[in-house]
Amino acid sequence: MSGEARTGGTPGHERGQGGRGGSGSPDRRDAHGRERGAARARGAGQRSEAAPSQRAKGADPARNVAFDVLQEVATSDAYANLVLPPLLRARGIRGRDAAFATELAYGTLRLRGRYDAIIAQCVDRPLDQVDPNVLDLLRLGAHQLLGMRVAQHAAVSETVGLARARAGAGSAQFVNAVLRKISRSTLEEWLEAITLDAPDDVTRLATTQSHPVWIARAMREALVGTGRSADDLAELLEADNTAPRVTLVARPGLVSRERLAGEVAHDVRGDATTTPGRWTPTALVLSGSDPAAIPAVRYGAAGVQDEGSQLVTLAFAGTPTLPATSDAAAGDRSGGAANPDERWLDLCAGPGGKAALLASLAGEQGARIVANEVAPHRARLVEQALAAVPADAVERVQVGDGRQVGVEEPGAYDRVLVDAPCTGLGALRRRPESRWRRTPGDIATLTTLQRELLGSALDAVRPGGVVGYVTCSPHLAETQLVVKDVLAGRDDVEVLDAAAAVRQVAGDDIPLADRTDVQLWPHVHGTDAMHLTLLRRRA
Ligand SMILES: C[S@@+](CC[C@H](N)C(=O)[O-])C[C@H]1O[C@@H](n2cnc3c(N)ncnc32)[C@H](O)[C@@H]1O
Repeated sequence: MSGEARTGGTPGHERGQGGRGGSGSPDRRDAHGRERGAARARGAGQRSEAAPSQRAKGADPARNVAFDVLQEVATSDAYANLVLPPLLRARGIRGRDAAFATELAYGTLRLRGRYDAIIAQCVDRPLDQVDPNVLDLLRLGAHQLLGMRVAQHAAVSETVGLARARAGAGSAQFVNAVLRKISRSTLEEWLEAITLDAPDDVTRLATTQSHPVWIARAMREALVGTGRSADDLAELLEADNTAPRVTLVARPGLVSRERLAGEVAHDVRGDATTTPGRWTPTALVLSGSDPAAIPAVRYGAAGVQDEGSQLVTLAFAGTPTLPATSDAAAGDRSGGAANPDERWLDLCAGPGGKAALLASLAGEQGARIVANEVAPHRARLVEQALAAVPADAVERVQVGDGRQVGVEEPGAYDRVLVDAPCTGLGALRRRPESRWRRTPGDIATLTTLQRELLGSALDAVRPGGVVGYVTCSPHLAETQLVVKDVLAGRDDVEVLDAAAAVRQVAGDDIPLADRTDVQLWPHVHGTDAMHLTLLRRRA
């Protein structure tokens, strides 16, 4: 049962059809929000008496695929960014239609909290009593109306058509009534309406910027705890709702950034462009092209990698080890003691982005890496990621629990990277659904594992060797508190200046707090919110 649309109680004033200012989806779309000329060829919008699955084929393909993604995410715990691309390929949806479907699916997932608060004001029952499929259809309609430049009548009628095809005539009527109600107010009016009763600023921002309140609170604490202002919160949450740019990594020694840019210019069809990354010599920002079309990406000399990930990896790899002698500990670093830097460990390597960058750097320096990963299928992805790296730069890819490495191979490595399993709260931009899946309960489980992995890494590195602790979460429990807890139990570790190491790579202009650890932010650096702590085993 899909529920009834509530009547009356519209926030703000009513507006006419053209009042939202959108001439609809951009110029090249017709009144139905479809690409001009293409709709008839695809038979979009036609209805038949066939079975629902057959009828669905007649609905707008882009909206259909977005609905399928939402269903997969809801019912199979799938990741939208893994589900959508193969669906688009399988259905031959390309170009602007693919971009439309992507924005519709990802935007709806990201802004679900905002839209649910709006929808809740338009129906006469709690949302958990609305049929989940119908709720997804309403969210898709709300995003077209309030988050995309789709003309009102197209947003409503196409979504109602989708509802008829996928959920039946009764649901379509309900969807029609609710979407018409939503369309009578602007986004600004709705944002005001849904926050009238907000008890505090964080709850208000969490609602308008579509984050669970506990995450908004954790972000605020992380901002303050890493030397930024609580006033950043609005900007940060807004940045989480903005799709990240596609950034490539040119793996050193395998392909130069210039060569990679040349490949995009010469080998990729269409209007692809590149610009150098802001902080690293390896990053290249790509627009207008599918990375898989680039030869260097296909053979593994380059990859897709957030620039924050590149930056922390380069800073870690560039931090010198010390000779393992007591002379060195006393400051005499020229005592002739051996200072090998040739055996590197990536303790949590899957799917292999950082391992591939590390291995390419290792290859240039005559070092080699061991890539460890607990999940066999992710270890296979690491092997694929390392495909283009010279064989002598990779000792092995192994499947194993990183917590055992310190016991099994004490002091065996010159440097160890712990890119710890974490909540991923720093990468909400690229994982549209993840904010709704995470719970505060995840923190306790993950921080126990993080402490054990970091302890193991410190045991596995030799005296004088370097350990990098990285998370793609800014949550203080996963970053500063893990490091503090682990260091409280040992006296053989010194904390290094990670900020200085990052500046060595990114230059002095990179805005960093006056701290030894580093926290990157989407709204400041344009990267995922990566954390880096650098440690050294006392020599
Ligand atoms: C944040 S991801 C690493 C990302 C990777 N460094 C990259 O850049 O592609 C964390 C990884 O740790 C793995 N992991 C989880 N528990 C582990 C354990 N006990 N030992 C080793 N790896 C573990 C997860 O399977 C996951 O692949």
